[in-house]
Amino acid sequence: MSYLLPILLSLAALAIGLLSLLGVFRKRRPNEPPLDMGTLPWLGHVLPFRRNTNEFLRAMQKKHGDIFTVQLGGHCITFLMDPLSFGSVVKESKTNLDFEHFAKQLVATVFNYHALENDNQLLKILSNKHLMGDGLTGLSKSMLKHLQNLMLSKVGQGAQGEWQVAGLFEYSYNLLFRAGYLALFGVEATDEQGEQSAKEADIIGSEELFTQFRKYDQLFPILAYSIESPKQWLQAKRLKSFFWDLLSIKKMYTKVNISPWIEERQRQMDEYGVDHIMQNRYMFILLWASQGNTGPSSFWLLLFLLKHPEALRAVRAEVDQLVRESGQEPGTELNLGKLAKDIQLGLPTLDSAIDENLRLTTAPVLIRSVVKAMMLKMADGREYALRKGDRLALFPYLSAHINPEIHPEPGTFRYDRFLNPDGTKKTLFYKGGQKVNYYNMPWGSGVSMCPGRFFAMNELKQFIFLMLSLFDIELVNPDEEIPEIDCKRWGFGAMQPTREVQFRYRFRF
Ligand code: HEM
Repeated sequence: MSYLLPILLSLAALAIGLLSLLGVFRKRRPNEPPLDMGTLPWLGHVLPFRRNTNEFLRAMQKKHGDIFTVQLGGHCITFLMDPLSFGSVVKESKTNLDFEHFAKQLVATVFNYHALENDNQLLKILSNKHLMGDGLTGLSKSMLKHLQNLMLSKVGQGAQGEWQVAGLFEYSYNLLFRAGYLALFGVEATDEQGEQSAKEADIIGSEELFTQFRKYDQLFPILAYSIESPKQWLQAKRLKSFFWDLLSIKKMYTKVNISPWIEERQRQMDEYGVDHIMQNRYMFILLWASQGNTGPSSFWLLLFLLKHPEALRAVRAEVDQLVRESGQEPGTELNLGKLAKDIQLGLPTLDSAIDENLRLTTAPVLIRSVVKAMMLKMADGREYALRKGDRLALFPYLSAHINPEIHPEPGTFRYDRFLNPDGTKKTLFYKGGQKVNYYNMPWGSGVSMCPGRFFAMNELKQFIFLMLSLFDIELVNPDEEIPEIDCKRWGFGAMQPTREVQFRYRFRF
């Protein structure tokens, strides 16, 4: 009997260890936020969270208030839902709340990329240099040129005056993706076949890339949650190999007009001794980050404008005025010349319409790792203890974007919501009489704020500018409803629709 005792004790210790790993013993401690572990050990609430993040968090907020901790797939995550308190997360030092830890895990899971210690910092330096301010001018010109070329190539020959029918989501995403890719990752060099053949190779190559990208795009939420079936795992593997090869450094050396953002990043990686296999994988991450959101956003933007004639009229008037100021006539083929800069700096009504569009259709979950035990101070003075090893998350879509206390009639697209009567950008918003600093957060905030946001705004402006300058556009069914948001993508940036919407367009001239 005596020899059984140590075995039984070891088994009991093992069982306790396992149960504790499954979160069974976790209890709320004094000063901690309300704790809701869910009924399933380890999984906790992951199923309803994944089914519809927005509805799940709404229900939890109703039950627990503005801060609560839930168990999701082995992690305890505290959600802070009070937008007035976001500053204490966004501005908290990296030694308490860290963004990189989670981001590195995600890129390892989804892209098989193992990050360098200072990757984030290196990218930030280059993004500040090449995706903002003066550094953006060259890239914007290139983007505008590619957008126009692709738009014209889509219409084809001899089709002037004829209506073309297309799916708005496919059309917009395809254009933004391909033009963005060519502007950032470069174009084929002209060989003995001449310039025309290089241009055609870019048109065909970027189309194929988009087709494959959409397949990965559809798998992305499944891969991020690591819930892919063996078949999906194999498909993702095949697709990754395709992108790693197509974006490989070897192939990059054969391209020209690569943007300095990409080119310098590649040189940096060489200097840090990163091997080409990892560099190829990193290039796919940059393609993903730069092209996965702008296309879907452009779809919603054009759809909202088409559904709101007063908004379309106001934006069209602004676009036409800009064209006239450049010495040209609206409704004629445009010499783009210095228009790239004018589009970037002008068009405040369109700026507001874009902010409004992003408010309604961009819904990232922003995550930080709690590096050491700390107290989180809320705007109303309450303080909550956070445990080391947990995560802290914000979901600004529910807390701020569609909060009726901040944005009246939050479900309605109001193109001038972010515009002051004098035409300047409106930045003053209130909740219960208090000024809200975080009233619209499509780009995230703080250390992890999207470094491509100025370029992305510009891409969206160029898209609308060209569509309205070049074409008459209308919905095939004028009574078309705005499609629902695809619930599976809550938390992943720009949302996608559950179905396609048909539209038609023809040259204005
Ligand atoms: C409408 C378009 C876009 C939206 C809504 C968007 C939104 C976001 C969001 C929410 C994040 C994560 C923030 C966080 O986790 O805290 C992010 C990260 C990022 N975005 Fe964007 N983005 C857009 C376009 C772009 C473009 C055009 C580029 C590049 C040219 C870009 C490059 C990046 C990169 C590199 C990161 C990762 C930053 C890091 O790890 O520190 N994005 N973006």
